[in-house]
Amino acid sequence: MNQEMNGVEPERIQEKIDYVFKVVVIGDSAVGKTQILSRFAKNEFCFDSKSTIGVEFQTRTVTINGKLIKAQIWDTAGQERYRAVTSAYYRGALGAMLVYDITKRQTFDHVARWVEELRSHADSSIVIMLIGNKGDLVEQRVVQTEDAVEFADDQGLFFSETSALSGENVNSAFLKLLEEINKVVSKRSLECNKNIGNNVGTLKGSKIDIISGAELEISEMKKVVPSCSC
Ligand SMILES: Nc1nc2c(ncn2[C@@H]2O[C@H](COP(=O)(O)OP(=O)(O)OP(=O)(O)O)[C@@H](O)[C@H]2O)c(=O)[nH]1
Repeated sequence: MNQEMNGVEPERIQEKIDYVFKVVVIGDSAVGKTQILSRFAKNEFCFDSKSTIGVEFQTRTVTINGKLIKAQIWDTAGQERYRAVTSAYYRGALGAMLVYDITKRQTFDHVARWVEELRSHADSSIVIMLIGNKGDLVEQRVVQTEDAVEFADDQGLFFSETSALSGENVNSAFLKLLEEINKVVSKRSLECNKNIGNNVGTLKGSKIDIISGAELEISEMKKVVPSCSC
């Protein structure tokens, strides 16, 4: 159950949601993308999880800086042949969790390629969190934290090490990502408000819901400013 709903009744939540943020989870196959998402969305871990086929998403609603935010988190297979992608998957994404496995060097070596894919398909302001998962497998670690920190600094990514199995840092990593997205969106909203106020008198002062681009959510929003590219 969503712990951060702060006592809002479930049936009232939808109409109270301020923003829907689309987040994508990417990274090589078997690094733990699906399990990280399940841990965050449902606080669950499944020991016999199968490789993802196609695209799935889960949601969780949290409060960030007084705003009720629905995180809509998309998961797809890391394996090339199962990937249903790429432009559609990234369209409207405001954040990305880029996951590697601290016990598999190759999954870290491929991170640069995933960053490139993000840079070429996603919005340029997308917030990226690099995640070293399976932190519980201490004895099998082959990717050192310092190497990942250096890479993240170089590329302007946020970074965290998690364990979907124990749950360590999973919440905090997602919340940090959502907080950073909220900063970007709030800034953009202010700029748009200013421009809209200047250009369209009737919209001046009205509340703006910046939508993630996920078509599923559009009917649920009261007011939509389709793509705020100002
Ligand atoms: N020890 C440990 N195992 C994990 C952790 N996270 C995931 N796993 C295991 O790693 C395997 C792959 O996990 P998934 O979540 O299915 O990986 P994925 O990245 O979604 O894989 P694809 O769908 O193929 O892209 C499963 O056997 C999980 O049980 C973790 O934090 N610790």
